[in-house]
Amino acid sequence: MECHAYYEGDDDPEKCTARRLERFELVTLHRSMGRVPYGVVLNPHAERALSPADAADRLVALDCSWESAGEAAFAMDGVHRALPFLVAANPINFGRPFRLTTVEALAGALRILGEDDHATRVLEPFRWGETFLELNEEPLDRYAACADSTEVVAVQSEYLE
Ligand SMILES: C[S@@+](CC[C@H](N)C(=O)[O-])C[C@H]1O[C@@H](n2cnc3c(N)ncnc32)[C@H](O)[C@@H]1O
Repeated sequence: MECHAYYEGDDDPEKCTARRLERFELVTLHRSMGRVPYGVVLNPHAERALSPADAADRLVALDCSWESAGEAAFAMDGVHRALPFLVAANPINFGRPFRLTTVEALAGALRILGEDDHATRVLEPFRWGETFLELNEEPLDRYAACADSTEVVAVQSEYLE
C-alpha cells in the first residue's frame, strides 16, 4: 500500500509526524495539491467511514494544523473516508478520540484494511507508536472484521455510547 500526504507546512515542523515519516521513507510528501495522486483520502469530514470494503492501493492524508483542517482544505481528488472512533496516543492529544496525527490516521487505516505489518512499520519511528495500536487494539480488530461502512458505524456506536 502506498502512503502519501499533502504537506501544508503550517504546523510545528519539530512535531510534524508526516515529515518524520518522510525521513524514514515511509510516506511520499507532496507540496503541491495538484501532485497528490488519486487514492483513499483520510478526511475527518467525510460522510462515509473507512471499512475493509474500500479496496485501496493508495492512502492520502492531509498534513496541516487542526486549525486549518476545515472541510474546504480536503480539496484533493479521491475517495474520501473518515476513520471511525479511535483514540490518539500522541502526547498532544493523548486519549482524545478522532483527533489523530497523520501517522496515527495512516496506521489506523492500514489496520482496518488488513495491512497489519505495514501499520506497525509506519509507527516504528515514534516512541508512542506502539501505544496507539495497544490502545485501539479491540476496535481496530472489530473494524477490520466488518464487511462495509454500515457495519463499521454500528461497531463505532458501541464505543460512543
Ligand atoms: C490535521 S492533520 C494534523 C497532523 C499533525 N500535525 C501531525 O504532525 O501529524 C492530521 C491528518 O490525519 C488524518 N486524520 C486525522 N484524524 C482523522 C480522522 N478521524 N478521520 C480521517 N482522517 C483523519 C487527516 O488526513 C488529517 O488531516
